[in-house]
Amino acid sequence: MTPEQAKQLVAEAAIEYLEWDWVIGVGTGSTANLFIDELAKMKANIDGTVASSEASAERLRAHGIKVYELDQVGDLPIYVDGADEATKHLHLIKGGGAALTREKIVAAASAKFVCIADDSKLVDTLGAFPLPIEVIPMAKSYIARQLVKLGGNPVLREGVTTDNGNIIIDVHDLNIANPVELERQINQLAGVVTNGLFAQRGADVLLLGGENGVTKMTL
Ligand SMILES: O=C(CO)[C@H](O)[C@H](O)COP(=O)(O)O
Repeated sequence: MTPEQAKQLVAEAAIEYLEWDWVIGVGTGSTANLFIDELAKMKANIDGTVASSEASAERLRAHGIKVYELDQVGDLPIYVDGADEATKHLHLIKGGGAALTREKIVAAASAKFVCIADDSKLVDTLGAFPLPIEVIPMAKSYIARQLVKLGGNPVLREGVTTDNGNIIIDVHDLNIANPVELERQINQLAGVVTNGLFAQRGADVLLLGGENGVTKMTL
């Protein structure tokens, strides 16, 4: 089975979590895109969506699916999104698509976060995937120095500006023994908008696609 086929399996499985007339929080990336395509098949049954990126909003609108601003709808019943890495504790690294801040906001505003991924994303310890951090541009060098003090190797993601007008620093070689604490520590640095650790608020359900179909993980 290819990773694409595994992603398709979980995109379809996530549809089972939706209920009639809901406004759905929708993530960003190739797996979220497959979920959007599945959502299009049942768009008459939902009220609309809140998107975690301009790219997802565009894809949703292209399917004729209504996209609300988060402020228009308040809290959401569900958020569906992919991840770059996930653990059995349902801690995640996200932000490979540079949408981490809006993803974290929509996840925070949602009662349930259903994370969908192919099973290659499941790891014992987070950190092989460089940790994305959204940073206010003027803080770039300051933040880079602080990240080196934390044991990381920060690399500017060249040519990328987030939907919020900021830059992304990817941090390699971090020791992420305690994801909740590291998420808190990095978010306290002046100039950090947010980092791609979803640990304090991880996923509530993790659906992994692979050779044996869909595996569901919860805490
Ligand atoms: O966090 C994200 C975007 O910011 C994505 O969810 C993450 O990068 C996974 O992407 P894909 O589904 O393409 O593997």
